[in-house]
Amino acid sequence: MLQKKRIGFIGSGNMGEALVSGLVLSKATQPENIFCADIDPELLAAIKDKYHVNVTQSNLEVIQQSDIVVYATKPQILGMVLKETAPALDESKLIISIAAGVPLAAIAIGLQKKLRMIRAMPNICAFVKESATAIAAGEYVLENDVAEARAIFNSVGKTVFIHENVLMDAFTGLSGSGPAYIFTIVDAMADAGVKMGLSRKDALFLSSQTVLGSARMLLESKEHPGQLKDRVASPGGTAIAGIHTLEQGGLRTTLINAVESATKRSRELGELMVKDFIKINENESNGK
Ligand SMILES: NC(=O)C1=CN([C@@H]2O[C@H](COP(=O)(O)OP(=O)(O)OC[C@H]3O[C@@H](n4cnc5c(N)ncnc54)[C@H](OP(=O)(O)O)[C@@H]3O)[C@@H](O)[C@H]2O)C=CC1
Ligand SMILES: O=C(O)[C@@H]1CCC=N1
Repeated sequence: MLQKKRIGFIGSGNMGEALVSGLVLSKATQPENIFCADIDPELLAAIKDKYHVNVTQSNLEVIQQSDIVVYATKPQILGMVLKETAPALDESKLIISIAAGVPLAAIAIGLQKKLRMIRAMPNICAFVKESATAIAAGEYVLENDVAEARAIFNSVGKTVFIHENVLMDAFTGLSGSGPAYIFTIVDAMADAGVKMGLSRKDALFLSSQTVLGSARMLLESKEHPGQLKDRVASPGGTAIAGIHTLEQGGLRTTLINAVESATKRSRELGELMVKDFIKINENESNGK
């Protein structure tokens, strides 16, 4: 479905590169159909070297070359980037924003145009084609737009289609930000292994492989995590002793609090960005 589509990235940092990596690895489209813009020429050179895609420091050039434009800059500068790029956009292009917190309605304010827009919240595991991505459609999308957006994100992992207003911030707090929680957990488990006398290399490998194996069992067995936990924890054994300590440390509450904080921060970012986009427009109409 994407073979003939030219896909452009405005911002090619952590998440932009993760998507490029996943798209190239999956062969969903050819590297010559991928266009990356960024302000950092060294980063662009490294991306060209690794993935053999087209790179340029000009956002406008990427938009001109692309059928699908993915906005992958930080939310805090999105208003400025939308203002710069809006003149090059029209209804012939599908626009995808992956900015945390920023509603499509705010992007419409930033662009001052009615365009075909999709909001997506992928995660960094797109690098290895294992993203969990939530996708929501804007008002003016055409029949095929959601299918194309899903094809992009399915090629770098798994997708769910949601209603933006209700749930996107929660997905941002859970699966968009989730890899950061898991990386922290793995780092801490590796520290624990080192404390117990393992080499750092073995400890890190074993904790990473343990997370990978546990995730695969959850997804493949379809058993409830509580049931799987019970299969590890023998009566009077080691795992239940460890779980007791986790519960004493409030692991479950801490993780719930973490997702709640990140969801609230996503909402807060959205509110801040709406104000920012309105201010940029007012300054422009006042000739500032
Ligand atoms: N990181 C993640 O795991 C996830 C991020 N996201 C979203 O993805 C977006 C990007 O995040 P992330 O990749 O982490 O951020 P990064 O800062 O890593 O990437 C953004 C890139 O855009 C570049 N940039 C800055 N200004 C401009 C400009 N005017 N034109 C073009 N490029 C510019 C930055 O350069 P420089 O660094 O030199 O400023 C940087 O290389 C955000 O909106 C974030 O909310 C969504 C899901 C997960
Ligand atoms: O921390 C952030 O704001 C971004 C969005 C989701 C994951 N990382």
